[in-house]
Amino acid sequence: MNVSQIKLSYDQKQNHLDGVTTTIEKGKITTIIGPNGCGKTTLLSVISRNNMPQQGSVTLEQKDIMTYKAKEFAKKLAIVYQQNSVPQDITIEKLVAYGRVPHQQLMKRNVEEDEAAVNWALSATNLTQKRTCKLDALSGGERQRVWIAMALAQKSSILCLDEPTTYLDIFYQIELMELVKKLNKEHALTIVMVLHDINQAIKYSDHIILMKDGKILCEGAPIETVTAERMKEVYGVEVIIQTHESVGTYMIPLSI
Ligand SMILES: Nc1ncnc2c1ncn2[C@@H]1O[C@H](COP(=O)(O)OP(=O)(O)OP(=O)(O)O)[C@@H](O)[C@H]1O
Repeated sequence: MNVSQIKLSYDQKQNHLDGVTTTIEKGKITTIIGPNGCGKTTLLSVISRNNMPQQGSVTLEQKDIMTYKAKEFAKKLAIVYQQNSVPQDITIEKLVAYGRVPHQQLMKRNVEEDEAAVNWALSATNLTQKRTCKLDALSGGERQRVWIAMALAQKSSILCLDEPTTYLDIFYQIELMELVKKLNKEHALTIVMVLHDINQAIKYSDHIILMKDGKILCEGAPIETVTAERMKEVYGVEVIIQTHESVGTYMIPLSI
């Protein structure tokens, strides 16, 4: 996916995305990081066609994403938002089955294919045992997996996640990041996500995009992108970055 010279302004005064150009590599985990309000979610919304930029383009498989029909695009890319609202009394399997809508035509439905996709999505997210439960009977971590399962049932090759670990305790955060890694490694999904936790970004990403004020400040492999100087410049925080042979590279925030 090629993102080229994107400019987007919500108010016609300030560019909330200001000339953003990058390439999202197929089969890799790309994470967008940066301070509050720098444009991370806006960039994700442009990539996922939920916001139309005033300038620039995004191409996928050599085609401008705006030229895809809605259902066609949904088969290529699925997005999980930070907050989702649905009636609580719907069963998990019914909810996940909504992910199949892009594959269904008015008079023609492949029931077996739909069932297989839902079963796969439930199993990949470890929700098979919970399929007949209602959403309100699930924990926060399980609910987040339901949204991912719904996106997986879409059977798209790109999965976008907006701050997937927000509101989760540390156990469910790790569980979710491990799920993301598994989906990437075992099912060859291209992942594009927004994270606030820099250590999670370092640990789980192939590629990090560091944003500031609507621009990409730098991007690359985690250890090349997350440096003490840049964390000071972007977040205004003094940090130490260390590498331990069994833990890998990690960051310790010290002071502001
Ligand atoms: N729908 C909107 N209408 C007007 N302004 C918006 C809208 N959405 C976002 N903005 C503004 O655009 C800027 C970028 O917002 P965005 O949500 O992309 O940032 P972010 O980096 O994801 O922030 P956060 O880390 O706080 O989620 C912010 O200044 C925000 O107030």
